[in-house]
Amino acid sequence: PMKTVAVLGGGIGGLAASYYLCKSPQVTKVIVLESSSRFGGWLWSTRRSDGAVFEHGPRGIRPTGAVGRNTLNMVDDLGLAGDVLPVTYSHVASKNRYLYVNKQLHRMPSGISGLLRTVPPFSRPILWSVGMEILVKKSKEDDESIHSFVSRRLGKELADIAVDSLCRGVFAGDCRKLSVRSCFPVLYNAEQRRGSLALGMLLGSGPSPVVPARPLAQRSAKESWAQWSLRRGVESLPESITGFLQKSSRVELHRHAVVKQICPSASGWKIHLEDGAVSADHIISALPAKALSSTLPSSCQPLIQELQDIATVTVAVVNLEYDGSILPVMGFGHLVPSSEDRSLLGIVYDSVPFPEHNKPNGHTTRLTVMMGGAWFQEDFGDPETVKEEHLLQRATEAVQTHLGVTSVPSWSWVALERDCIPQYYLGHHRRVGEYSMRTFIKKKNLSLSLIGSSYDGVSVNDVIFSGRTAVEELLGVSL
Ligand SMILES: Cc1cc2nc3c(=O)[nH]c(=O)nc-3n(C[C@H](O)[C@H](O)[C@H](O)COP(=O)(O)OP(=O)(O)OC[C@H]3O[C@@H](n4cnc5c(N)ncnc54)[C@H](O)[C@@H]3O)c2cc1C
Ligand SMILES: C=Cc1c2[nH]c(c1C)Cc1[nH]c(c(CCC(=O)O)c1C)Cc1[nH]c(c(C)c1CCC(=O)O)Cc1[nH]c(c(C)c1C=C)C2
Repeated sequence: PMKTVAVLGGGIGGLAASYYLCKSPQVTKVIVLESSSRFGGWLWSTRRSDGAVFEHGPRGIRPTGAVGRNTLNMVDDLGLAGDVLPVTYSHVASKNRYLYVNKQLHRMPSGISGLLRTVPPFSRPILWSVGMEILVKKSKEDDESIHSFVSRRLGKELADIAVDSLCRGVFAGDCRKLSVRSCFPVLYNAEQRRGSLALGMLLGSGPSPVVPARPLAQRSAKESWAQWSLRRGVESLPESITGFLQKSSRVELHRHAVVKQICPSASGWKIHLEDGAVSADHIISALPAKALSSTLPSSCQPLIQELQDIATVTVAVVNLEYDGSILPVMGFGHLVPSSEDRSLLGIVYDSVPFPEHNKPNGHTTRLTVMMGGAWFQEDFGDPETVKEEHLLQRATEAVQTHLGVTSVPSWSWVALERDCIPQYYLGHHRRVGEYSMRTFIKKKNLSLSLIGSSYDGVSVNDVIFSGRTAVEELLGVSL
C-alpha cells in the first residue's frame, strides 16, 4: 500500500525518477519540488528566435550500453523519436577528436593504423603501450587515482596527455585526484577481473544490467549511432517528461519550491519549504549532495558530513557563433591537457555534429568553449566576482590561438555554472556504498533514496538510470 513519494530536485534525475514512479499503480502521489523557475537542471538549451539552438549543458548523449539503451527507450516512450538527431560512428564528428598540445592540434589516434603508427604528440605507437599493458601485474589497492592507474598500466605519457585531457572533457576534473574505480568502473573491473585492460576489452569486464532495446534503440544499434541530440535541443527531454507528468492526476509539479529542511516523522517525512510544509512516506533526493546535506536534521550527522565531502567543480561555458565556415579542421572538438593551459579545458565544434542547430540558411559556425573546472579558482578566482567580459575574452582568445580564427563572434552567451559537476575522488565508492551513506540510511531505517549525479555516474544516461534503479528498489519491482 504505497504511498506518497516526494522527489526533491527537478533536474533530469528527479524527473526520470518521477516518470518511473508513474509507471506503478502502487504510488498514489508524486510531489516534485524544484527550487528554480524551470525543470531540467543542467539540461539547458537556448533557442534563438531565428531557429538556432545553443546548448549550455550536455549536447550529445551516448546511445550505447544498458544505460544508453534505457534513455532511448524513454525517449521512444515519450514520443520524441522523430526529433532525434543521430550522429553515426562514420561521421567526421565521431572519427575526429583533437588534442591541442605544444600549440598545435593533433588528431587523436583511432583505427588500426592510428594504433600501429607513432602519431604526435605521442612518442611511440599506442599499440606498443597496449601490448606491454598485458604484462603489468594487477593492483591490490581497492582504489587508485586515474592518473596513477594509467601511468602504471599504459605509461606516463598517455596518462599525462590523453587521460589528463579525457578527464577534463568528461569531469572538468583532475585525473590525479579522481578515482578510477568510481569514474571509469569499466577500466577498474577489466584489471580486477581480467588482469588487464586489453583482455578486458576483448573478453568483457563484467556483467551489465539487462535492458531490452525497443524500436528506437534497435535503430540506433542498426545505424551505429555514436551520439544523439534533439531537434530543439537537449532541453526537450526534460520538457517532454514534464509534459508527461503534467498529464497524470497523481503528480504535483512545484517550481519555486526550495526545500529547506526534511525531518523524519512517525509516518515518513515532513518536508519544510520556504512557505509551508508537505508530508511524504518516502523521499527520493535528486538534489546535489551538498544541497541535500544542508536540509538534513542534526540526528543525521555522519550522513551530513559524507554528503558535504563530495566535491564539485564550477565550469564557465561560453557559446560562440561566427559567420561563415571558420574551422581549420572538422571534428567533434578539441581538448587541452592541463600541462598546456590549466584552465582552458576544451572547445566543442557544435556545428559539425549538429548542423541542424545552426541558423537556417545562415552559413554560421557554432562553438562552445569550456573553462575552469578543477582549475577555476586558481585562474579566475572567486566565481562570485568573475566578470562575464573576462570569460568571453578568454574564450575568444582561445578560439583565435587554437583555431586561427581572427574574426569577431557574431553572437555569444556566457554561463557560469557553479558546482555543476561532482568529483568522485579516491574512496568515493566507500563513501556512497556499503560502509557509509547507504548503510547509515538502512541502519536508521530512513525511507530515503539518493539519486542524481553526485553518486553513481555523472552522464545523463547514468543519472536517468539511477532514478530508475531507486524506483525499482523502492517498489520491489522490475520496470
Ligand atoms: C557543461 C556541462 C556539460 C555536460 N555535458 C554532458 C554530456 O555531453 N553528456 C552527458 O551525458 N552529460 C553531460 N553533463 C552531465 C549532466 O548534464 C549532469 O550530470 C546531469 O544533468 C545532472 O543531473 P541531476 O538531475 O543529477 O542534477 P541537476 O541538474 O543539478 O538537478 C538538481 C536540481 O535540484 C534543484 N535544487 C537544488 N537545491 C534545491 C533545493 N534546496 N530544493 C529544491 N530543489 C533544489 C536544482 O535547481 C536542480 O534543478 C554535462 C554537465 C555540464 C554542467
Ligand atoms: C571540455 C570540457 C567538457 C566537454 N564536455 C564535458 C566537459 C566537462 C562534459 C561531458 N562530456 C561527456 C560527458 C559524459 C557522457 C558519458 O559518459 O556518456 C560529460 C559529463 C562526453 C564526452 N566528451 C568527450 C568524451 C571522450 C566523452 C565520453 C564519452 C564519449 O566518448 O563520447 C570529449 C570532449 N568533451 C568536450 C570536448 C571538447 C571533447 C573532445 C574533443 C567538452
